[in-house]
Amino acid sequence: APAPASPTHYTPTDTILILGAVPQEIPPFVEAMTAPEKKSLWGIPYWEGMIDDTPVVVAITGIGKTFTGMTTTLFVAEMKPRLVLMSGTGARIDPTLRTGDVIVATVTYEHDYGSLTADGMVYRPMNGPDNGAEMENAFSPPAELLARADDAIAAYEGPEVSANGETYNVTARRGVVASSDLFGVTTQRIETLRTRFDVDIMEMESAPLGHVAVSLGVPFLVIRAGSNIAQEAPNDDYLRLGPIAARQAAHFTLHLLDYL
Ligand SMILES: C[C@H]1O[C@@H](n2cnc3c(N)ncnc32)[C@H](O)[C@@H]1O
Repeated sequence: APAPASPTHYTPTDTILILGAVPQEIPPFVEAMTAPEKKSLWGIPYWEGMIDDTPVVVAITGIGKTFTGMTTTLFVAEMKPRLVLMSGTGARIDPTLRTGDVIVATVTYEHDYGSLTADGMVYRPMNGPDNGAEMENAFSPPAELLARADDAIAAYEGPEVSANGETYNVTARRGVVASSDLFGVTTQRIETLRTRFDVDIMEMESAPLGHVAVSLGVPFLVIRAGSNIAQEAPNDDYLRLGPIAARQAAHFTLHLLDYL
């Protein structure tokens, strides 16, 4: 289901809430702010200020579903943003994506909700807090915001990046993002992500953000740049390529702000 184009349960402020998952995903936003003020909410640090004419709040969710659900809900309830953006990195499932190439998610899936059998995952709808009501495991931004993202994509001149022995200009396009609390995954799961969900990028926070946003009626967009190729043990490749991806995701997101 898509999130609504404007918030369902509150009158929005002009603020855009920008979330990263880990510290390296947010410095470009804080650096783009005029006179950022560092504050804290329930012990979670955040930065408040303006990027051009847009009031923004920037915060780090922490890694994974629980931290993302917690931080997103807390900041949405407190700041009443008109929109939530999530900028970050993810493992490349589509092998034609290069490090730093940007995906704007048209849909996000939680790929670890269901039963793990000897034959792989068996997926089912999710049961929500309203008397167990079923919810489809597919969380999309509103079409209106995806249309603005298309305009930003069309006008984007991707910076030059050197990674994995190549130098190239990064690209941005629409795509599919799947999340779970798994950092590394087996080749069997990577195949499931390709064949069942047509996934471009796999990471750990975007579907949880989508899940919160669709459930609570909050407009959102997800921006993810590819880091390493998806694998069982991403540690070294993630450490090497994650910083490049984090910077490219933020660079596109700052460009996108002009269209929102
Ligand atoms: C480790 C942090 O970066 C993202 N991320 C970046 N690369 C990967 C990968 N290879 N596998 C899973 N998550 C990844 C996650 O979303 C998390 O926030």
